[in-house]
Amino acid sequence: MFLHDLRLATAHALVAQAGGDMPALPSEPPTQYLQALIDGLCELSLKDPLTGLANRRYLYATLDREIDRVTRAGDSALLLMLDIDHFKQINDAHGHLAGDLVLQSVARTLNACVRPMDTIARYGGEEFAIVLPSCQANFARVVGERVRRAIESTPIRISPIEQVHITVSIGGAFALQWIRSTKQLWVERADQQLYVAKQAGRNRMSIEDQPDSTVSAEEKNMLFAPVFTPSGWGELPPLDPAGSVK
Ligand SMILES: Nc1nc2c(ncn2[C@@H]2O[C@H](COP(=O)(O)OP(=O)(O)OP(=O)(O)O)[C@@H](O)[C@H]2O)c(=O)[nH]1
Repeated sequence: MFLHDLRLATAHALVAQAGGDMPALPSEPPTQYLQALIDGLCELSLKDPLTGLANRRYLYATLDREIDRVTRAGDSALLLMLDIDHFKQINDAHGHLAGDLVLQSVARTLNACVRPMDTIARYGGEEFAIVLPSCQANFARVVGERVRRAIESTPIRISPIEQVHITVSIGGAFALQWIRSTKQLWVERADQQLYVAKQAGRNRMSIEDQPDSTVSAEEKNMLFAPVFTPSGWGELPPLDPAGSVK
């Protein structure tokens, strides 16, 4: 099989058009070229094209990874959901292109507000999500407020002679520690808080109190400690098919 037998033209054009670093199609050897093409396509499939932020697919992968970590290590992880207030009015008053400029400006502002380890995604439409690993409860309000203020105080130029000011409402929820939940439930809890912020008048945040872990300190220790069996400290005995310990 030769490289020119593969139908690569569309993939090549997509990655090149998105500004990907694509070498010219070589005759041989193809490995480096194919790797660049695969990397470019992976990046495209995880990015929101308008804002350059992570897309919903990437967000879901990040939430799964965080749930895994928080379940195993009991660390703290916060999800913030943000929605631009009265965004429809901007589209209606200034046009869809101005709306797009606003979305791009929000993306830039969010990028300046959080740590490199945090993930910012466009969840859809005018809704954004930020995943903050290792975010303690007392830091949640600080970072939420920082984001809210940064958006409020950043004027957005939508034409050479016009600029607009916007605000966002923010909802936040922590991942459940030591308990395996789902990304859908986590997003739903943050979305409920976002709804609370909208109902309370917008341009504000509402963050769920970190749920109390139902696992006691003693039980947490047991998750990592060796197990005591009748023959001493060691592995758990195997289960019999009926499910009882032999
Ligand atoms: N310009 C632009 N507009 C979008 C895009 N995606 C969604 N929208 C618009 O976002 C608007 C969302 O409006 P609503 O859901 O009514 O919410 P809102 O006006 O922000 O009101 P609240 O959220 O209640 O404060 C709609 O007008 C959509 O057309 C996009 O990619 N670009």
